[in-house]
Amino acid sequence: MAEPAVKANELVKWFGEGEARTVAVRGVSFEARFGEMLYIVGPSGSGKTTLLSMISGILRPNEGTVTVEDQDIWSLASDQIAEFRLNRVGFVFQDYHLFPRLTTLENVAIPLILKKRDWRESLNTAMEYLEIVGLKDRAQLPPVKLSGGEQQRVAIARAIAGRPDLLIFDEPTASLDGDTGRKIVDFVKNNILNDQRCIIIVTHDSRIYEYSDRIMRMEDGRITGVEQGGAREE
Ligand SMILES: Nc1ncnc2c1ncn2[C@@H]1O[C@H](COP(=O)(O)OP(=O)(O)OP(=O)(O)O)[C@@H](O)[C@H]1O
Repeated sequence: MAEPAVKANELVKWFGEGEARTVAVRGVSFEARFGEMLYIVGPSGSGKTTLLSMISGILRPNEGTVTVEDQDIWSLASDQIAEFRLNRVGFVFQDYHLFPRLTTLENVAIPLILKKRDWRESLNTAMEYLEIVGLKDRAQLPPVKLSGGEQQRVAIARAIAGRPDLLIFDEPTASLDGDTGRKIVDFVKNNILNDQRCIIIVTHDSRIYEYSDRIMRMEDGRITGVEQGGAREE
């Protein structure tokens, strides 16, 4: 049995106060292991994005702890949390989070440049990842010139270019056609996932369920079940 990469313990998150309070996550505990693709599924508003944000160092929980490889991340100082996000986590969000004033290539190179790698080497590596997601010919364009699906592929290239050990994807294939979505997840599964990495994917896209190792279901801020995914044995 692989070691856990992420341990969430009794996480609670609410937004607003008094009558306006919404409790998004109501005491969630789970483990995600190295070497697995864990999917989190559930209806809209069930707390999936809020949970991802807490385990990836973006959103501080009101209660509970998140341990990533024996490090209680929310006990760290804020600059250490920022460092954790930069060095250990790759993100792909529903709305891409690309920088509009940078080229597509520079967007993919950002995590490498922030890690103080050489500028030219970063751009070369970024180009390799753009090629992998089929967008080498868009390298010099700003993201606004790309379709939604293409922007999502840029976000995926950026997340994997830094080769982080924890990859967090929030609806990564929502605006991709079936073939492109499967191709990208297939690539991530076969080339990025390894025994030192853990990939957590929130998705409604049943076309990519076959790549999951486990599927965790959420409803109304709680986990309602965990089942084996559709991943085929090697
Ligand atoms: N910043 C916020 N301020 C107020 N309420 C919020 C905020 N973020 C989330 N919520 C509320 O928390 C609940 C859970 O939202 P969350 O986005 O985590 O769900 P989700 O399962 O990811 O939904 P979706 O599948 O639509 O992305 C919802 O009721 C949502 O309205």
